[in-house]
Amino acid sequence: MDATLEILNLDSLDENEFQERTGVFLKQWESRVRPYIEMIDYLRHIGIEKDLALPSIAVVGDQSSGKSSVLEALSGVALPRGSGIVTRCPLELKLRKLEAGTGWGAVISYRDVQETFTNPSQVESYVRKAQNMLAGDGVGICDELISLEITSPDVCNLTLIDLPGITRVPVKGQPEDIGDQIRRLILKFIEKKETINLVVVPCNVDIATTEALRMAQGVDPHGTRTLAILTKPDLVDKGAEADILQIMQGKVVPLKKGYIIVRCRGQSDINENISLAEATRLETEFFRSHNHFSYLLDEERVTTRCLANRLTKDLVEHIKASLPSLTEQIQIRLSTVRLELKNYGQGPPLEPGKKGPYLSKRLLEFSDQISDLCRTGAKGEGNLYSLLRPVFKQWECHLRDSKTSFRDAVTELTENYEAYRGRELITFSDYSVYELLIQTHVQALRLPAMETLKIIRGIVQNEFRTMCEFCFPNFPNLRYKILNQIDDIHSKQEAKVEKRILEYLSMEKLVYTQDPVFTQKMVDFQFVEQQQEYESVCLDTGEDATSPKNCAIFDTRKLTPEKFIIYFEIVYQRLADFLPMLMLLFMLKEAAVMLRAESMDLRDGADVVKLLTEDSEAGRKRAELHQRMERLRQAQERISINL
Ligand SMILES: Nc1nc2c(ncn2[C@@H]2O[C@H](COP(=O)(O)OP(=O)(O)OP(=O)(O)O)[C@@H](O)[C@H]2O)c(=O)[nH]1
Repeated sequence: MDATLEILNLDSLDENEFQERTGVFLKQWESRVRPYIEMIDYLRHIGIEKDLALPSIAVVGDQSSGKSSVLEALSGVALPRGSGIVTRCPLELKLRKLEAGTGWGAVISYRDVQETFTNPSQVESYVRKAQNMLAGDGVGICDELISLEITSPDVCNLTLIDLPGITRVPVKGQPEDIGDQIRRLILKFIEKKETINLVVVPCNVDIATTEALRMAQGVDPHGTRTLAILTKPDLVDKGAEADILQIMQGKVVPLKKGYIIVRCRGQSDINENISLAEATRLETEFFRSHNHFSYLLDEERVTTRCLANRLTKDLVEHIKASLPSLTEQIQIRLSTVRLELKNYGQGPPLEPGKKGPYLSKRLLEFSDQISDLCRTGAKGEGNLYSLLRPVFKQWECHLRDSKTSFRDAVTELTENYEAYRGRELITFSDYSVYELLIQTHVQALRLPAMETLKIIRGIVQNEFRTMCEFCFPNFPNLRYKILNQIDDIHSKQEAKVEKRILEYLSMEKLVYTQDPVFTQKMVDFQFVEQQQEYESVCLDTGEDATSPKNCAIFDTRKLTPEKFIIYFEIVYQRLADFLPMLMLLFMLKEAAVMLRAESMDLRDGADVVKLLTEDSEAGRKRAELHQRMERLRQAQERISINL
């Protein structure tokens, strides 16, 4: 056994010797114990218990067996106690010894609550409040942990978990299966091989029938991690002391770690306002003067002080023994995490310095995709141009309809020319009547043109958005920024196109084309056909097709209604091409260039960390795995110091 961990028989020393020996002893004790306790504290602090079980001590016992009284004696603070169910949630009691002269302090934590207080008499009310919040007012239980850390020069370095007492018969307000609920909760703690099970059994009951001991034996058949505490020795019936000694010798239920008897404050002590310090003195006195148990004092098998030393020693030994297995478990978990991370793919780098370049790379990839989309139209499924073409076709249909209605209007006008005729001489048509007709028809195209623009914007914007979702599926903040940029750019571009369309329609209302274009149009269209037809008619009738009279209709200098129909063909062709080209240029090509510039601006001065925050299940899982890996790595590093 480690010499510095030997338990001293302090009760046999006089006052001075006691002071001197305890001082030296405690220093040596502390220097040996503290690093292990601190290591476990550190591991607990970094949350390693989410990955593996840590060595700890769980206090179990039947209801009212005296668990809280034992903890109270060990910690020097009053915990909730009394008859009926008192402990209703697992309570992790962390005792941390401070230098002499420092004050008493406590921190209680549960769910997202954390409260600090400095008055030991408030412990009971804080624990009750926590239990009421977690398990509700009344007699229910809950398996959420309450953590109570006590720092004081008067406590030992220990962490213990107090568990609800085992009960068989539900009391009023408890569910029928309360016994099973409690047993399941206890089992969760005591079945871990990293846990030392502290089984509290009152001396005045039949130990062989104690459920808590039976449960501990079930999970630790060889009794290597079970230490039994016999409480209430003052309530042992006269003549039954010998039975207790039999138990202490392991003759009833053999346990490798054995038994310790403690005498805590009974209800009458509390009623008489006996303090915890006084109770400790009375306890030693009780055993010293006991007819049957006094020799156990010399053997260090009775009193709370002896229990504290024993527990610390056991815990430290237990921690030391667990180190190789902890290291092994960490290694196994680390390789599992690495494998899982590989399966979840590469996310953004964790190192702050690498985040900026990563963002640039992703933005560049995105704008390349947008450029490709504009150039080839190729998208995930299908092609962007196959979506745009029907819309432009629809625009062309509007133009065609307009052409037909224009032709009808010209015919109607020509047939009823007398009604429209002004002061012009016969055979001369009024140009302005026909010009107005063209202008009216051009003006009527404004609405379908704007509708076409809206649809085109919708399609292109939707494709840009889809590309953004595709490129940044896990980055909601980045997506939000870029989607806003897309919306802004398309709004600006739509306004530009709208302005140009209006300008263009105004230009068309000028009713103008270069003569050669018009002449060419006339030749291209029906005039050649008509002239041939006319010539053949003239041939049949013997008329001279080339005489000035008969040539009038083909004379480009003469104003005839047919020529307006030909002219509208030019308008039709110009608008049929120009508007789609305008929309493609501004809504697609130029918008892509603008988006590239604006999205790349996000690299500069933007909150890169925020932009690269992930939201998807994979991202969440990946972040969790990275945290886990970091935790395991830190744990491994810390454990290697103590190995
Ligand atoms: N006489 C005497 N009474 C004791 C001793 N230890 C505990 N008690 C009393 O036994 C009763 C139950 O003690 P608790 O510490 O509340 O028991 P518990 O096991 O924590 O109770 P639950 O959490 O409800 O299961 C209390 O009234 C204590 O004062 C002892 O050594 N002697």
